[in-house]
Amino acid sequence: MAEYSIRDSVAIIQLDNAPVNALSVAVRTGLYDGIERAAGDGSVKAVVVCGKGGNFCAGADIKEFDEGSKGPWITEIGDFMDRMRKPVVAAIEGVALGGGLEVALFCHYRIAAKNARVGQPEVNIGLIPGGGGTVRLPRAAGFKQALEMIVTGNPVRAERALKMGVLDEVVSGNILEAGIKFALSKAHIDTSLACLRNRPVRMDGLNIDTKADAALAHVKSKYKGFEAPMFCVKAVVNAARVPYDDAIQKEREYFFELRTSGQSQALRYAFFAERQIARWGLPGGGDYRTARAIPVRSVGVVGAGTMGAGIALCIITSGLPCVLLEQNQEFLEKGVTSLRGQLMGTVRLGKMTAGEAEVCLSRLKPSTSMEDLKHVDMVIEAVFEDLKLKREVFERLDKTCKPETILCTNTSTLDIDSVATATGRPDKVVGTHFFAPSYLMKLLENIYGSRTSPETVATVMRFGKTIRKVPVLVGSCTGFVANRMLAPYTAEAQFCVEEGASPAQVDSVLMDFGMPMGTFRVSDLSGIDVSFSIRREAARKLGVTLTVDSRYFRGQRHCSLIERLVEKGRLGRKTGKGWYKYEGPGGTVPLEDPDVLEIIETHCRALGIERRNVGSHEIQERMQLAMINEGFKILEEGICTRAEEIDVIWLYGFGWPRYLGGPMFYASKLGLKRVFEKICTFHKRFPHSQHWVPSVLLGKLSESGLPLSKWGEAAGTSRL
Ligand SMILES: CCCCCCCCCCCCC[C@H](O)CC(=O)SCCNC(=O)CCNC(=O)[C@H](O)C(C)(C)COP(=O)(O)OP(=O)(O)OC[C@H]1O[C@@H](n2cnc3c(N)ncnc32)[C@H](O)[C@@H]1OP(=O)(O)O
Ligand SMILES: NC(=O)c1ccc[n+]([C@@H]2O[C@H](COP(=O)([O-])OP(=O)(O)OC[C@H]3O[C@@H](n4cnc5c(N)ncnc54)[C@H](O)[C@@H]3O)[C@@H](O)[C@H]2O)c1
Repeated sequence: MAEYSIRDSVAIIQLDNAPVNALSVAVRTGLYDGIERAAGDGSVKAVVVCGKGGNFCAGADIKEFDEGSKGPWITEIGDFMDRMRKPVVAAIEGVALGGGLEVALFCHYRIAAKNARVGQPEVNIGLIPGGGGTVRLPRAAGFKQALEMIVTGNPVRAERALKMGVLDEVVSGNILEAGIKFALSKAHIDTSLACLRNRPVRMDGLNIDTKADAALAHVKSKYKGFEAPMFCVKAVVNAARVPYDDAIQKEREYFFELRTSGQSQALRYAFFAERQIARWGLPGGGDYRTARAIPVRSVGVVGAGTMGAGIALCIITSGLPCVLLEQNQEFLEKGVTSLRGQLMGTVRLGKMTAGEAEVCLSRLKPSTSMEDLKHVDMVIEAVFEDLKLKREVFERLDKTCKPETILCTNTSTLDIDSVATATGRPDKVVGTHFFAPSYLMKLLENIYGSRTSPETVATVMRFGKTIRKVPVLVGSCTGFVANRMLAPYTAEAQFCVEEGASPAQVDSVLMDFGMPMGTFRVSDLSGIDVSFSIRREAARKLGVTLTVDSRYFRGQRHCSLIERLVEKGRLGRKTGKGWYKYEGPGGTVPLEDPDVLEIIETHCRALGIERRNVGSHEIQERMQLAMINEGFKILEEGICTRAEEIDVIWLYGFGWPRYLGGPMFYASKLGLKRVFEKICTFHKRFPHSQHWVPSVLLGKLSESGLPLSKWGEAAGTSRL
């Protein structure tokens, strides 16, 4: 709704829809009624539109997009304001985003508090501004700057918006008082002079024809696969070419076309999924509503290798002090050099100044003495993936650190309890699984053990946000969620290669789908020997040796091409050859290698595998459905609380195309019944792959016709 009041002959319309005053039907109706009332009230000289609770308005209520909506459209309210002879002033604090900024652009004047941010982020949810933003922002900020704001969706701060011409004044102190004062000072000025409708689009010397083509080409390559950025360009270009009302009409057509598109639905789903993941719960009770995080003022990292150095860098660049511990001086120096190198990389990219980098480094305390961890609030262990070693480290940490310290492990495979039981504080032990490269990858998979306390979980969830990661809580199981789902995905890629596809064909199928990299390129990048060691270690634990002369391992289909490549010294990029070959020292461009194809064919002949033409559609289906089936098993086992957690893991851990929502959302769009039937078909065709055993939950959903959002009903469980 919108509250109406009058002070000093100024009508005040306060948008009121906590927490961000989204433009629900009630808010739009309240705004329209308020404007009408002020226009008709002879005692009112001017109008101030403001927001309640610290924000102006975050735009349309995104939840209403799926419902359809009644109530006035923003441009209807705007058209009324355009005809008003009393000045309307937007008094902005907090955010004015999307439809919120559009409301402000319909006002005759805009003033803002120093803390304010304004922007048109619609593109992030697969839309264009639909309330006049593509038509009015270029009239205020000029074509170039408006286009940038609309295409990137990035908000700008008040001071910059003032320079751009979006704002008329930036004020300190009470925004409403300033708004009233400003409005009264404009009460005698002809409002038509301040009306953006009456101004042309500011081109600042640019030629619209050449600029339009260049902008389209740039956006097409930069936002590969995304539809909305192209529509943003088309709408802004159109606004520069045609009269105001025609441009508004075209904008609305584009907006409605995009609103029902698959991409916008997926991006809106992703928007809410990212917020849902904060609502965690533990099977034994305790959740985000009741658990209190303990303050983390300092952190220790044990192990300064590939992961530890990057984790320490995340910590010091977030403003927290960090003790980085190694087993000896040599490894410590190596780790610090790596950390420095990564930090200087960010300076070279212009993301930080050299001075800021030095400040970050001053927060780092390299050490070889565990005593230095005595007083830290949290420790993240990142030593070798060896249970015996990790237990020793945890036993020592337990003895050295203060009793409140939370002990985290960055293990990628070990059960959290197996580490926690080495300590006398299993309630304070938790998994914090970073992804490589740990400084850059946004996902933080937090894993609770059977005795991890709600406070410990609350602490690592908050810590994840502090270090600018996306923390998702999951239960403990082999591979946790990310790697557990990755296993059948990569297994199917290798089976497809055995059956006749080439690594390059598989990779191009994945990249055409929208993944940032194909699985074989990733394998070459991270090192084939890494997967080799993990497999050998897993086999060793089972007391068996992996062989290359069988298609099966313990009754399960198994592909030993990795072993064949390692035998030939093809370890990936670092040796200049792996699944691909790379030319020159440090070569990064993957080239198809006839030698690899020969290795594959020899391997298949030896095992009696008949090769055939494996189509792109089959590759995509097998890789994705195998992984999706695993996702449903994860849900039915209660490892995750909701499908959104799995989707966010794939968005931030593996770069799943955001415009497809995530694998679980994607499955729901394909149709759960269809997905289940396909998986059953693959199960019949490939009986020796455990990952094709259909998920019971998926079967129930398929049978009941319930949507993915109701999976808890089908499973008969709900933790939150
Ligand atoms: C027949 C057709 C029907 C069409 C519907 C009718 C619409 C009519 C409107 C007229 C046309 C408008 C056209 C306009 O151009 C389109 C838009 O405005 S689209 C929306 C654009 N705005 C955004 O994308 C803003 C998104 N929000 C944010 O960026 C951030 O939330 C924030 C505002 C910067 C705040 O960030 P934080 O402080 O970190 O807080 P959270 O992000 O956790 O948010 C808190 C809480 O608020 C919910 N929320 C935020 N924004 C919206 C929103 N626009 N609509 C609904 N809900 C919103 C968010 O989900 C959180 O709640 P939770 O999910 O945790 O319950
Ligand atoms: N590399 C990855 O892609 C990746 C991704 C996610 C998780 N992980 C996990 O992160 C952990 C570390 O992996 P990594 O790749 O960084 O390994 P790494 O071999 O690069 O680094 C491990 C470091 O730990 C140090 N170390 C060993 N014992 C120590 C001790 N007692 N005290 C202090 N330091 C000690 C070693 O000297 C080495 O520098 C493992 O558990 C691994 O499974 C790795």
